[in-house]
Amino acid sequence: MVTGEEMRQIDRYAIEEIGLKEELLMENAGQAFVNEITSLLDKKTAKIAVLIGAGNNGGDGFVISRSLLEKGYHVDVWLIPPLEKVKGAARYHMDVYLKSGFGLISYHTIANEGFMQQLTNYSHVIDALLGTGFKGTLRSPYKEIIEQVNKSNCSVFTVDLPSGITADGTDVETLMAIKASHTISFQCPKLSSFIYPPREFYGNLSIVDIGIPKLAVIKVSSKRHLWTEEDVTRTLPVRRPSSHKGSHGKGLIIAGSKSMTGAPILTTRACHRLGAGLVTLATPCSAHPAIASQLIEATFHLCPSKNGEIDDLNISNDVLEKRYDAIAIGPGLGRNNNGFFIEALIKGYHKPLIIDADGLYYLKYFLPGLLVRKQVTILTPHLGEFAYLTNESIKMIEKNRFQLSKEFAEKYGVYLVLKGPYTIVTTPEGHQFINTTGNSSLAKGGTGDVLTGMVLALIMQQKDVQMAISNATFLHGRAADYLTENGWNSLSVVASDLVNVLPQVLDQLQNS
Ligand SMILES: NC(=O)C1=CN([C@@H]2O[C@H](COP(=O)(O)OP(=O)(O)OC[C@H]3O[C@@H](n4cnc5c(N)ncnc54)[C@H](OP(=O)(O)O)[C@@H]3O)[C@@H](O)[C@H]2O)[C@@H](O)CC1
Ligand SMILES: Nc1ncnc2c1ncn2[C@@H]1O[C@H](COP(=O)(O)OP(=O)(O)O)[C@@H](O)[C@H]1O
Ligand SMILES: [K+]
Repeated sequence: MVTGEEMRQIDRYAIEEIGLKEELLMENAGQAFVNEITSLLDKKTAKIAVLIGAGNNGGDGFVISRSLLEKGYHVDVWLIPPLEKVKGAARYHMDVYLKSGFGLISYHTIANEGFMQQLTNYSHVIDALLGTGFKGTLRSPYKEIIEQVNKSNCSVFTVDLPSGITADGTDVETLMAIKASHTISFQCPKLSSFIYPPREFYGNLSIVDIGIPKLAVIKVSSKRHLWTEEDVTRTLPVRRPSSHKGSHGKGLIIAGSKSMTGAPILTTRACHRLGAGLVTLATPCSAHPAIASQLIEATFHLCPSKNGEIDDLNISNDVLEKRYDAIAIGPGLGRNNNGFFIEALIKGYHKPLIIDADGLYYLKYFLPGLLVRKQVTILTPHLGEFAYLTNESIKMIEKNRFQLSKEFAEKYGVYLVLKGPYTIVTTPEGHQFINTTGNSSLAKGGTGDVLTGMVLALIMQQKDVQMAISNATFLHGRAADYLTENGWNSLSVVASDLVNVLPQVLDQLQNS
């Protein structure tokens, strides 16, 4: 997953160091694009306008136009800049296109009025206006053209990325871009396809291979990766026939309060459902009766209660360490007490620690403790919690999710799970793994509590912490996808549904 600059470096390496010709990569890009879209076009009825800009994105547009015309599609090619502005590999492909006997309409000579009139004749637009070279805000005439296309009824296929969107997803506030129904991106997904609101302009996204050697991508290692289904099936823990409950982890969940009894239930159930051997819930004694009636499999550690919340854990770090392999703290904890026990855990519990929800609220006061902590720490904030932890605005975080979460994880030496659509898991070394499962049915109270239980379950069952977290995040989103694909309306999915369908989701994965 790359920024615009990283993509340029990859292209440059492939061209200058490996010796692939730019014209060849452009030919591959155009042909790969055509292969991807022809099944979506009816040759008899589709009337296609290819809009071509001055750069290499426009060059791809010439290859696409030539290929579609050779195959017998109805295509009009609109060259937006004056002919002489087209240079380099794009020029080469423009010449090949023209010498193949095909013509073009010069927007430059017809101007916007003519373009507007003709746009109504087309069923499809192929947007080869601007690609990774776009910067700043849209200039004339691209701005007017894009406005017209967005107002039209045409389906838009975009080349590499929607014109008007930067590859890095910056300039979110001034966003004005072509609204695509499909985007076909070349070789590597661009960062902005995983950031909202730019993602909304992409429509359906496909990534196609254009023949850039893997070495070029490795050389420009971006430290950002998608965590795919293949990764999950390759790395999910397998239960040995000889195993016993102790082999699958003894976990402690510190959660719940008198006014939030659901959160600890969801976390504990999710932890059990994902294979944890033994799960104990530490909860205030005032909330215990309501919670215990809903949890048959768990054991309990009752804590003194103040204001309906845990006042003290009433157990030493030594004992915690002997009894439990990992701890998750936070769901439904409340914010009325002082949270000092979180500081004690950060400093004195020398095993993996997950901090979520209200635990993160308290953590803000104890952040320096993370700088000295040597053991695995996992934080699972949503955007609002991360904004609170970093003193940034939510807008700022949204715009710079990748950069800010990387800085934070590296600074404090933690695994940071920045939740939301396309949850990012960042390791203390700054490697980022992006989750693509899940949908807006998850935007509902309690779903984060489920994730925390799932993360706890998997970090106790597999050694590699990033894999465990990414797998939990993938399965959590997949549970939501399973529900909406199997008859649940996305409005009515609730957090406990996710826990209930985990067996089917796991089954589907293990038998795929
Ligand atoms: N390199 C390779 O090997 C391969 C690259 N490939 C393809 O190349 C694409 C990248 O091509 P690229 O770098 O030429 O840039 P591109 O996006 O076409 O735009 C440049 C033009 O946009 C203009 N422009 C900029 N900002 C603007 C604004 N705000 N408003 C208006 N105009 C603006 C800018 O004008 P200027 O600022 O220079 O005056 C210039 O004319 C990439 O996305 C992929 O599709 C594939 O073929 C595979 C092989
Ligand atoms: N629109 C969305 N698309 C995909 N996943 C989402 C979306 N909205 C929320 N989620 C996921 O749902 C979960 C919500 O967590 P959180 O906000 O902590 O909920 P809560 O604290 O109420 O349990 C996270 O895992 C997040 O990634
Ligand atoms: K484009």
